[in-house]
Amino acid sequence: MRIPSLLMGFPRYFSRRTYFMNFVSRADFLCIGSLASVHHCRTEWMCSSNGLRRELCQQAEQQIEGLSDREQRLVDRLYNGLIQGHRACLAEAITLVESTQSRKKKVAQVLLQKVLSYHREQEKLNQGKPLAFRVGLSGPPGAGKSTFIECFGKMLTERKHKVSVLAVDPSSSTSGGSLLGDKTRMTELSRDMNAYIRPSPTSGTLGGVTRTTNEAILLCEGGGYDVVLVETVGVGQSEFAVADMVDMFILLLPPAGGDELQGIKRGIIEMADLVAINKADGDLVVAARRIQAEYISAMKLLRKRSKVWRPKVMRISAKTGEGISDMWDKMTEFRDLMLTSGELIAKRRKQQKVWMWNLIQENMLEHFRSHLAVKDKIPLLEEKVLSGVLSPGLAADLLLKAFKDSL
Ligand SMILES: Nc1nc2c(ncn2[C@@H]2O[C@H](COP(=O)(O)OP(=O)(O)OP(=O)(O)O)[C@@H](O)[C@H]2O)c(=O)[nH]1
Repeated sequence: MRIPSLLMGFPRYFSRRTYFMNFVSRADFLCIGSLASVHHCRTEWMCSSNGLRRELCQQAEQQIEGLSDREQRLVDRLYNGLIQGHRACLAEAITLVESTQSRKKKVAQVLLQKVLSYHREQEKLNQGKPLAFRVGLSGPPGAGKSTFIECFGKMLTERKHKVSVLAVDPSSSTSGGSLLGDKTRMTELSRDMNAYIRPSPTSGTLGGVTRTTNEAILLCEGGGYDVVLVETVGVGQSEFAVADMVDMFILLLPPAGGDELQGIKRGIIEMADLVAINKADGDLVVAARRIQAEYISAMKLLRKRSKVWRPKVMRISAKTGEGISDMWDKMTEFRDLMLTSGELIAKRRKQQKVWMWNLIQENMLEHFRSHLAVKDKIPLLEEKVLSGVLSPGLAADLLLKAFKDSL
């Protein structure tokens, strides 16, 4: 990669610049908030790959140079604390990426870049293998997710793993949040020094929450957590969002069928790499066996998603701990097979692309809504659509035209 001569002339910034350029040249994906913004999408980027890289370097540079000394000190403190495994720094870093304040968002992106770069170095030392196993966990309310995480997490920390648990719950902005609930539900794990539990952000859209969860995953990995569990607390689309950000997606079901599982969307079963029928203890063992058999037959009919893995259906009891160790064995088998076949890396790459487009979509929409050319027209046109005076298509065309004409 060619180093822009402009950047070579400033020794004061050289180490930071070199670091950034190294990072940019090796990055498969750059996660810079402002890069996703339309303002920065210049057409000449597409003309040549060298030009594009140079431009990206400069953009990345601008990000770091734009920070005040105080902000830079904050980034350094959080970064150093994070990679040394300080939980307080990890918590503060996640709060920073969750911030909606534009200044803090910028600081968060610089921190994230540093963590990403560290990450890549560590992965290189690890022969290109991912540092952490990202696991998604979903299931209807009452399936026993928190009881499972408590039991599973404790088993892993006893085996010297470091576990972090992140929750995705866009509904928590309206329902008051899962914060208290999670804290009281996983009492022992939350006291474990090798575990870190982060409740869902208490506000935000699904897009916003998944963005910060994706970033929180990277921060947890930078903090040395080798198993990152992402739990969906909300129902609906959040399960799909989680399946899109993890290596392995697990569906936890109670030993019940039909009506009781109506909250579970059909499509989500197709996303599962492993279905765990929980509560297979006491009087519920028979029901658990029956449900397991039903799912085994149903899942045989599903489209094959991997060349090396067929989804498994297991019986476990989060209460007694039975089957949890076997389940971990299956999970590591999955990870190893996916890794050696190259499917895991391909999946992660695909997820990065999805993530990039989600960010663009989100930023573009925000930009559109707040743009002077359309901002005032939106309520008026919405009202006309609601009252049936205008068709949604025509209203959308009018707004898009006003937006395009202003560019
Ligand atoms: N018998 C039995 N009960 C269990 C098991 N796991 C969880 N439970 C019970 O099921 C109930 C729900 O468990 P939670 O862990 O709170 O379930 P959850 O999926 O986190 O539920 P939400 O908080 O509603 O999302 C509790 O009363 C648990 O004690 C199990 O393995 N066996």
